Amino acid sequence: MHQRFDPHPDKEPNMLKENMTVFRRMSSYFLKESFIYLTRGPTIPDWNFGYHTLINSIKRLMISHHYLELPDVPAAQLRSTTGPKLSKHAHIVPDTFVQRDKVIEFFKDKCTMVDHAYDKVVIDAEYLSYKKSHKDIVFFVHGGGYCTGSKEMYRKISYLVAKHSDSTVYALNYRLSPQNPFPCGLIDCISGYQHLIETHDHKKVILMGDSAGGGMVLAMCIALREMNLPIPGGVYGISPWIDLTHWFASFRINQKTDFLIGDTTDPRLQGQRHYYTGNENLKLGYVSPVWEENLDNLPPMLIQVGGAEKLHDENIHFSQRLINTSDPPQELHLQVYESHVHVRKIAVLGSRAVGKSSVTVQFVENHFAETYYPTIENMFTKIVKYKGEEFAVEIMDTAGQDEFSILNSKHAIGIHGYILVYSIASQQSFEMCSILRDKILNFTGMDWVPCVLVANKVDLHAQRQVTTEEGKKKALEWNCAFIETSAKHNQNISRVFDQMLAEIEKVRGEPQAKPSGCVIF
Ligand SMILES: Nc1nc2c(ncn2[C@@H]2O[C@H](COP(=O)(O)OP(=O)(O)OP(=O)(O)O)[C@@H](O)[C@H]2O)c(=O)[nH]1
Repeated sequence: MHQRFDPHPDKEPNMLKENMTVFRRMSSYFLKESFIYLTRGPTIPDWNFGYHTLINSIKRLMISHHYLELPDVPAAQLRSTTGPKLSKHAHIVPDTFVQRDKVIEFFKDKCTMVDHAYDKVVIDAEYLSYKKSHKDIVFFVHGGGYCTGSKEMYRKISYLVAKHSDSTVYALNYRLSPQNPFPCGLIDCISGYQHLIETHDHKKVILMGDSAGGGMVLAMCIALREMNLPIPGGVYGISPWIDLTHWFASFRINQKTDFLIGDTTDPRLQGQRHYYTGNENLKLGYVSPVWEENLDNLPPMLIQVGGAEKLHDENIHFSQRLINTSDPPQELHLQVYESHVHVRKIAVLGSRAVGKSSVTVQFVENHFAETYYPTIENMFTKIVKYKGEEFAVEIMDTAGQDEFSILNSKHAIGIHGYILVYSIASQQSFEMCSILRDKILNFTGMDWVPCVLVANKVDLHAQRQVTTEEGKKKALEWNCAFIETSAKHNQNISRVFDQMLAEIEKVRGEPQAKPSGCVIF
């Protein structure tokens, strides 16, 4: 006998009572946020009253749930067992399936398996269509940070997807964490897909998901490819959560504008990703697709993300990597709904003691220190206005490199631009810049990256070993900007960062050579 998967293992929640609690809370948050809007204005200038109060009220609600103790989490999962009322034209056909052994076997060698991953459970699934059923199927995977949500809760969305895409939506209740951590949910989704393609042409199936559901469908594609199973006809990710390490800058910088929680500096807010899995799995492609090394042979994709979202950068980076793989998707559409603050992440690299920290500190904090303290690694943030647009610039000041140091992946992944610094008083530090640039190109697989070559310590005239012409010539060869600076005398320091933004914006302005069919908006 197989065990049936019950989304409410302990007790069926009283939905009316739960909904009333949420309604009461939301009303009080709404009033508070209306007051804030009227007295202090919106969080960012282009948000209107409705958007400001909605986003911030949701954020308050999510924070209140996040501070719950672990045993209270299931009760707060907001699972609706009945689902919203649908139009009389909507048809729901229930279905069930049992997990497949092959999927469990596959994950056994790939990650740390929790006991529940071996459970053979019966999963509830359903087909939802508008008026009549179709051959085209959208396999919809709901979001909710892998620990909340259900197909019932998302029925209204499934219904709209079915209606507007003229297809049938297939949805299932995959197991949720913390009771059933990774890879339980992924095993359920892949088994659900296998179950689906027993009766449907896999090329007619589109995987679709929002947030964690978006991350799940991309993780599914990677696993399906590894398992040599038929790949779906396409993938549609709405703000997919594809980096559970929270590495990318927008995760911190867009804290103010996004209701998603999980601030890396606050251990109490780390919960969601750790409900799903432990640190040892966070960088697996099946958990964080953005860290997957092999992105070849994935299906055509549409990815949508907002400019003020925490998940913005990981999706930009993922898309950039996708188009640079040896076998990119036939089509890739990245749609960014720009908002206000733009994030640019910059790495400052160069030999030891050339003045990387001094240039950065002079720019961010407006002072200069004569004493030399070798840097391990430092992060600085500053809001910079460039051509009328505001940019949150995140600057990574790195430890001095030599030709034997290995380029850290952190200095190449998710970086928008590089400042390569040498000292005019050191020929060796000038040569080091070429070595570093080669390493960056190698690591990123690009033949050009936004770069500014900085000749620092120009106040040390008497000790000059590298001429201005040599620096200019190198920059011309690399098609990048070149500036001579003195961090000591604050000479040309802000120009370095202006030039860096200009180089980064070049990428936005000029279309790069891309495989046919790839479009970046
Ligand atoms: N004369 C002069 N000295 C500078 C200038 N910039 C930095 N220095 C000095 O050079 C030394 C090294 O500066 P840092 O900024 O720590 O150099 P760094 O490249 O960050 O060093 P690491 O982190 O060890 O790689 C310090 O003693 C600074 O005071 C400059 O423009 N002119």
